[in-house]
Amino acid sequence: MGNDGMSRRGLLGAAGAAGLVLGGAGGAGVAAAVADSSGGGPALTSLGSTAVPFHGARQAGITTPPQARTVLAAYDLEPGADRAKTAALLRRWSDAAARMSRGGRADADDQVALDAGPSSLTVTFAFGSALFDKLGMADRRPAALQPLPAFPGEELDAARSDGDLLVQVCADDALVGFHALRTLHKLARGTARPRWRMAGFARSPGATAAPMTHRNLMGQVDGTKNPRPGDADFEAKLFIAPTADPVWARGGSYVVVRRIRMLLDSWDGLDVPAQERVIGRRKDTGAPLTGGAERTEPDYGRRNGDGTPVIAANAHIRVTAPEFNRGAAMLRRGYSYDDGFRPDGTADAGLLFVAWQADPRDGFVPVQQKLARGDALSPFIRHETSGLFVAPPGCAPGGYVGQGLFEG
Ligand SMILES: C=CC1=C(C)c2cc3[nH]c(cc4nc(cc5[nH]c(cc1n2)c(C)c5CCC(=O)O)C(CCC(=O)O)=C4C)c(C)c3C=C
Ligand SMILES: [Fe+2]
Repeated sequence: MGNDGMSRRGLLGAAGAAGLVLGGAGGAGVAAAVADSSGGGPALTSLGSTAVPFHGARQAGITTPPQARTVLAAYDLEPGADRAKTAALLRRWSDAAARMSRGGRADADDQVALDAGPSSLTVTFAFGSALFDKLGMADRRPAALQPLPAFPGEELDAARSDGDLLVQVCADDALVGFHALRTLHKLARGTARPRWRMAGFARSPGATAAPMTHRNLMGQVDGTKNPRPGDADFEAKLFIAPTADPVWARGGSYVVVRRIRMLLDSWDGLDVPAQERVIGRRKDTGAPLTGGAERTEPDYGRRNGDGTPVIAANAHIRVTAPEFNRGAAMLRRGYSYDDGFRPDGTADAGLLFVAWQADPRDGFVPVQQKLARGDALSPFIRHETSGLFVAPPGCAPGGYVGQGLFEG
């Protein structure tokens, strides 16, 4: 293992010169930008030098404002991996993630990200249901971590679904993200082997005149009605309750990962008004079809002159809104993906849907059941992969993610 003191570009040595503290989304999302005063070259931009702390009560990468890139990877335990080996892997992974998140080096030889700062790197770890069986810990599996039910219309690829361990790497720089996952990958050898990997992207910081809500590959403003840190029940919607069982999972969160291909040629065949009726929002501003701006509340009761609802009965926002789903809510933190062309020449592109919630039985599951039954968007998308994982709470320096499960 390398020496954390050998930080990239002397970045950590300059931590005392920290200037800017960016407003994060929740405890783990507070990021600090540090200036390079090593004299070894021009200072990093604030983009490169921004660091998101790995340690904390919550894991980073959940409420952290989305970075420009993600790499999601699932691993399965090797046949001989027992509890001790798995716990040791999580300690190695946590140590490496903490170092890299600070801009330090987690390995001696890999210089892929040598010139870059931490670039808001976050690494988030989560466990799949099968891990508990393989380790003889079925009695410690949370009741909510059941395989997701089959949904009408999905065409799932089992090889790219599920997994014992999920690693979510996010960063504002693709090289930093690659290096982080490559480092974790090497540390897994002998204990876990890769099952699947998916890469995604969002808008790069600075690409728009002002920060704005993400736009997906269908061109829609996507993410408007996510739970927000200021909401009274923000924590309760996202994080496992402090009274829930098992104790080790308290303060953690469940994440649903679905690779959803967009049928872009069919979508492009609709004119813009028709596309807007599918969602229930304007394509240019993201405002609801009942008027106002992006953040204006939709008026679901408003009707056209002919008596039909302005926001159609099967419009995506009406079908998914918490007010029509017994309050079911989730934090959607997805990324676009572009994997080239399919054999028939159509785009292999869409949404890496990543949704965090306190309990999938009150979040993703009922909403997806309803969507699959009659959503106007469903004819234009295909769910191709699926996974449900539980992310343990965060850890303090010296500890590791999942310690409560293995040592509690
Ligand atoms: C099961 C949950 C959901 C899936 C799957 C899903 C897929 C999906 N969504 C879009 C585009 C948009 N979704 C929007 C809102 C929205 N979507 C969900 C849930 C799922 N979406 C929720 C809970 C909401 C918020 C509802 C509300 O309270 O109004 C929007 C509107 C803008 C926004 O609020 O984000 C868009 C656009 C795509 C393209 C997609 C699959 C590829
Ligand atoms: Fe949606």
